[in-house]
Amino acid sequence: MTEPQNPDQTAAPAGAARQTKAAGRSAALQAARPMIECRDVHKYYGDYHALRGIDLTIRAGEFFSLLGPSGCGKTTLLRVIAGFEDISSGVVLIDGKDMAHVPANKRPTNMVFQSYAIFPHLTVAQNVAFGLRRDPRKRAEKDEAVEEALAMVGLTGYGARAAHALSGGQRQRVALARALILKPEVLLLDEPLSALDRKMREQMQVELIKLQRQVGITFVLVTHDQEEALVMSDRIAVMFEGGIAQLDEPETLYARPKSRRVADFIGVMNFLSATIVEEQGETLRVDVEGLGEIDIPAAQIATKNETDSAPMIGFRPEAVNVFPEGQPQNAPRQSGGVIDEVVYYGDMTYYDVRLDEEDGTTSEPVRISMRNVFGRDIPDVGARVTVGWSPASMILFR
Ligand SMILES: Nc1ncnc2c1ncn2[C@@H]1O[C@H](COP(=O)(O)OP(=O)(O)OP(=O)(O)O)[C@@H](O)[C@H]1O
Repeated sequence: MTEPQNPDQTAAPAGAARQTKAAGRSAALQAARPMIECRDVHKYYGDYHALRGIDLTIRAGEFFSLLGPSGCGKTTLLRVIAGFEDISSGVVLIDGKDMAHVPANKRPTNMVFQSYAIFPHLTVAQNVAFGLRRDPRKRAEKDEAVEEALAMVGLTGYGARAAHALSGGQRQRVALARALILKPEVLLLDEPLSALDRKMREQMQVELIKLQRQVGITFVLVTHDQEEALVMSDRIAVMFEGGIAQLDEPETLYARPKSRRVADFIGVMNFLSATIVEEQGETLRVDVEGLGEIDIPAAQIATKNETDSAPMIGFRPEAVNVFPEGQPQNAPRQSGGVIDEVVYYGDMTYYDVRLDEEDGTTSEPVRISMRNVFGRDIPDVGARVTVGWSPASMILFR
């Protein structure tokens, strides 16, 4: 017998993940039938209001993520969908059917947990077959189903192995195979990768995307890891305190956060205080510390600014460039500043820059990221620099 390939080492690098986003996928998903619908779902644990009016529709075949900080209610929502928790009010529909009196084991869902929950004293095949223990099919048919499920997760040839001898990544694959063998309509994944080290997690992210595309069923993932959600999901619901703050595709969430809190939670965003100078129809003219006056069109205005009542301008670290002072650069607008901190990451460098203000003071440091290029000098702390930027990459939080 040939030694099976180690599936931990066959995955593509995580960077390839976004490439699996097939053209037209988002339009196809929009046309797909609703698989999970929550209508004004509330959940109380005693006096504690854990879900506060959840409204969402997850479409058939979608890879959907619930993202938010610890305690925001994402696991509660997943358990509500699975039928492990009753709701206090509202409606949950799965594939068009009201789930009010449908117990967990009668729902077309299956759950994969953070802890692998596999039986170490059983073989890989026995673990996977566990999902079929109530299945009336003949042994040979079940063995075939086990082989099929193992092939799906890249574990062909691993059936006879003892489960305790597997790596973390392989155990999670066994847990996935055990869930998939039941052919659920919806797979619910509660932080399935959080116990893995970073490299393995990135590999498994790509594997999970491929698997989801291959089997075509709806995946609902709970994660507190924004990068994981951005890489894997067709759409993401960002949750805070039992409510959905924004539900969008990853690109929209990152480029057009609707509130300052979402912007803060997803990646890094710089904030500079702004004063509204003039309203010209839909466009606002603002005066921004360190940047001067900018015209902001309606599309770049976020209406919610929960953490501060004063208007703020936000931009991503990669939306601006930093160069040694006097070096010509190709940017619509330029501001002067001084380097406060340099953080070197190999492929890129983060610069914290204080921007010059008209009154001779400087702004709070803003974080700017630049991809490193061989032969280009990295300015030192204290160096005078020119920051090149464009009004098009600025968002106003009112
Ligand atoms: N069985 C329970 N009884 C009482 N309170 C609960 C129960 N389960 C969860 N909670 C509370 O409800 C809130 C939401 O919990 P939930 O587990 O859904 O959060 P989460 O976003 O998944 O967080 P984490 O990532 O830490 O698991 C928390 O404040 C939690 O303490």
